Amino acid sequence: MTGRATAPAPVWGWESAYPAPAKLNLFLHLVGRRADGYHLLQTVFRFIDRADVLRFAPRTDGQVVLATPLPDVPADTDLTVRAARLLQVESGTGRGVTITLEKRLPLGGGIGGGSSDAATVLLALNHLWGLGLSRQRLQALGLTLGADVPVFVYGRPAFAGGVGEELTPVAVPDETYLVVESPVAVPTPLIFSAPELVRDTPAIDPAGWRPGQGHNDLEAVACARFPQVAERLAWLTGAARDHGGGVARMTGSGACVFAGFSRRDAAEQALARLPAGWVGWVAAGLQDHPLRGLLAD
Ligand SMILES: C[C@@](CO)(OP(=O)(O)O)[C@H](O)COP(=O)(O)OP(=O)(O)OC[C@H]1O[C@@H](n2ccc(N)nc2=O)[C@H](O)[C@@H]1O
Ligand SMILES: Nc1ncnc2c1ncn2[C@@H]1O[C@H](COP(=O)(O)OP(=O)(O)O)[C@@H](O)[C@H]1O
Repeated sequence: MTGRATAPAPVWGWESAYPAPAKLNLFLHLVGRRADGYHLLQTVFRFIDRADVLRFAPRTDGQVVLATPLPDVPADTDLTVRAARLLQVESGTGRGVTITLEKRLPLGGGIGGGSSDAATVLLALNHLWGLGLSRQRLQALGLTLGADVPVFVYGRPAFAGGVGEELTPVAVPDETYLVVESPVAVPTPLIFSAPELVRDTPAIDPAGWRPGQGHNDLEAVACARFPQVAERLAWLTGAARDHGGGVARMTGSGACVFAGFSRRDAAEQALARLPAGWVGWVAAGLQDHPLRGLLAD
């Protein structure tokens, strides 16, 4: 027989390490506002291969315990704990779990770390507790935790409308990204509530979107309020231009900025020029969420 051997599908058990990958918003337009104040947006989400890592151990006492609480986030409000408790209520299961979270993604970075952690808990515990909830049901549950959670359950690069929950598949290139963190956590509600925010960008046809198209309406506000973000965006704009990369943009409501490169070595050369004391890294764009295979549909 000829052809490439396919890698065996991973077996996900209690002993496995479950990734929660970061997302980038390749563009983000605000196209209106709902009656409850939430913003209607259009964005393209894609996952990258930089991730938090979660581990799970079964408990027979029905408790949900986070063994590794984050500084400044009370365990009861951590999105991992909230996701596990939501699944308990939804399914009526008496099972419990101890969660261990290895945090690698910056908080308030616009790369969806908390939302991705929550989605990984929904996907992993649905599987480990044998609950049999559908992807669609898990997406709906995820939306009650945050606007960014459904796309991580959906598990594919997506063009999103609504508040980020109306998802359609989209083709994205195999690219490598140089991501630069900022030494600030940008509070999402602060940016969305800014009076100067542009909220009336004309909607585009999802089928007509092409990689590189669009901008981030939240960028100007975040850069004005957080000069560290503006400084990093300006640096990345120059570094990407010098090394053959694409346009530098902010992701989500900040504080991370990113630029895409068709060649990984070019992204690494740009990273090598990062000013001393700054934090940046190179990550590959993913076509699928690594846990997508946990559900059949
Ligand atoms: C901007 C985006 C883009 O992907 O990402 P992040 O920068 O947070 O990663 C998201 O829309 C963020 O989603 P998420 O972080 O889940 O936000 P949520 O917890 O649901 O909302 C936080 C607050 O932001 C405001 N908000 C959020 C989403 C939205 N479409 N309109 C809003 O006005 C609301 O004031 C809300 O109370
Ligand atoms: N497991 C978690 N990881 C990160 N943040 C969390 C988590 N649980 C709750 N949070 C809260 O959610 C906020 C937003 O976190 P995060 O999703 O990382 O940023 P962003 O929405 O900018 O991508 C944090 O500042 C923190 O207060």
